[in-house]
Amino acid sequence: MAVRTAAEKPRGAPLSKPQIPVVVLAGFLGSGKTTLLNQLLRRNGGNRIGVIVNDFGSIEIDAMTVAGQVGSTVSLGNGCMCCAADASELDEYLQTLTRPAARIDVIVIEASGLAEPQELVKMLLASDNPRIVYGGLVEIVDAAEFGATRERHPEIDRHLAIADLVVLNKADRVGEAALDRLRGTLGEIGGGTPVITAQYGRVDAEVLFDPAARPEREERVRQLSFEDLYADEYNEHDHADHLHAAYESVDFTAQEPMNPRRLMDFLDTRPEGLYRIKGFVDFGAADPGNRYAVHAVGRFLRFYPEPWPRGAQRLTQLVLIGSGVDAGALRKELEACVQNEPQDIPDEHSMWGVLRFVPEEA
Ligand SMILES: Nc1nc2c(ncn2[C@@H]2O[C@H](COP(=O)(O)OP(=O)(O)OP(=O)(O)O)[C@@H](O)[C@H]2O)c(=O)[nH]1
Repeated sequence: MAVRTAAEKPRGAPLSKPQIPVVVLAGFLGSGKTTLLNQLLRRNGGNRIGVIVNDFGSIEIDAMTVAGQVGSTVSLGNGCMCCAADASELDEYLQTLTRPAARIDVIVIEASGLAEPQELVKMLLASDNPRIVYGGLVEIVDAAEFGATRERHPEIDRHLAIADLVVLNKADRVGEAALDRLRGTLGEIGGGTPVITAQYGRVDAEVLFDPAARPEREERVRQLSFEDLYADEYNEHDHADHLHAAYESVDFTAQEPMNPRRLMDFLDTRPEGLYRIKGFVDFGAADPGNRYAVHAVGRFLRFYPEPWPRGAQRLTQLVLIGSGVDAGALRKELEACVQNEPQDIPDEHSMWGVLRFVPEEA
């Protein structure tokens, strides 16, 4: 059995703003939301995950070794917290989970099977909690039941159309040909929303959020954890290559500044299947004082300007994560955004496109 070390953890460029992504898990009754959530809690990439359950009782608290309970929140043995909420209490729970003392890295909301996910998303986007950032709407679909569910609940098309990522779960219950057809149908309904195929909700946590950014204390000299054991057992017996085939991660670094207009053209027409973008952008002379942290999930895009740290190398570093994306083509498109001709020198309006995506408080 191989023991993984912190050094082997997947790389990422964590945003410097201490904002906590809030991911919404939605899907019809029995599609596998709780299974996926339990899976994320077990293979959490070192993150402390705060969980908000939209309908009390749906989470298998028994299965997760409850360690202690404080008020309406529950501390779980593996460093997760969980609380039950109805929609009106959402802000209050977000407040609780985003207190610095809770040290939560990611919040996952499991929407009840019948919830209208767009209402939750609207509430999140409208929240004035400065510590959170929208982390995407993940719609889970039962591969075996999709046809029947769609007949009974045509509104599923609406849910799929606004999802940022679709997880086609229960892939073990249908054949390859049926899976292909389903992917096609889901792609059409979602207008190019990335679709990841899964069994028992096994989705690599890195697709949904960054690996934990606190290596010092907890990762450097740590004992083999339950998560490591579980991951190794899973790798040996379940052929984790299924997981890794489900998405592609592309790293991009540029030494020269990016042209703001061309980068915005790229982002405005970002290819189907691209689910997340994170990292830092150097716009050179267009804003010499700041680098721009970028965070995109699905159609949601934000830039956060911040002064260059003293001594930092002026680089653009991006990580793009998607399903069915062409890594080579993405890299080429990004390379074409690099400012390398004298006529590229940005004019005074060139940053307008970028500034549309800077939140007011940034
Ligand atoms: N065969 C198979 N069964 C699965 C898979 N994923 C989940 N299940 C089973 O499907 C059932 C429903 O899964 P849940 O995770 O409870 O689904 P849910 O969406 O949370 O359900 P509600 O809370 O009722 O909305 C459970 O018995 C799971 O074990 C899968 O990929 N394949």
